[in-house]
Amino acid sequence: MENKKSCVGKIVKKQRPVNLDLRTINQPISAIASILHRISGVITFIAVGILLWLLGMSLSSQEGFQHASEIMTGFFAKFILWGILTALGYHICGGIRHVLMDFGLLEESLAAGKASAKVAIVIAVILSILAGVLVW
Ligand code: HEM
Repeated sequence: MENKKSCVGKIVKKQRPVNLDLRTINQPISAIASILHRISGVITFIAVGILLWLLGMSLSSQEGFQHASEIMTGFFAKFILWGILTALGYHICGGIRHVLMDFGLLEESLAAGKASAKVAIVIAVILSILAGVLVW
């Protein structure tokens, strides 16, 4: 039976934000930098397996090296490698930003957080372009 005396649920519902659709909320640059750091960390984690598999194949024998070289000539493989390097580049930029903040070397303000997020993203884009030049 419903407890008619309790109005807790109704009050909480009224106070809650109406829109929780992440696609329509305008995210600040620091939030974008943060989620990109997590995504790039996960991609880098998966990449360790792919790169170790490729390294293992290339070191197994002369034929293995030839096979690994052939795999890396394909557009899809190059695209994956470029993606891995881009993710790693961003993760390192974002990681250095985090370390600087943790050591108190960056000012603890909203403006500094936004500015450092922008700098990390711009450097990562430059590194991504350089990675593309390296891969192709
Ligand atoms: C094989 C290499 C690496 C892998 C697989 C990796 C993966 C990850 C993952 C999955 C996270 C968790 C992200 C989250 O939960 O939001 C993380 C966090 C972090 N990574 Fe990496 N990472 C690697 C290399 C690096 C490097 C080279 C740096 C330094 C420049 C770095 C700095 C950080 C920092 C500072 C955090 C914590 C960020 C926070 O406090 O939110 N990582 N990493």
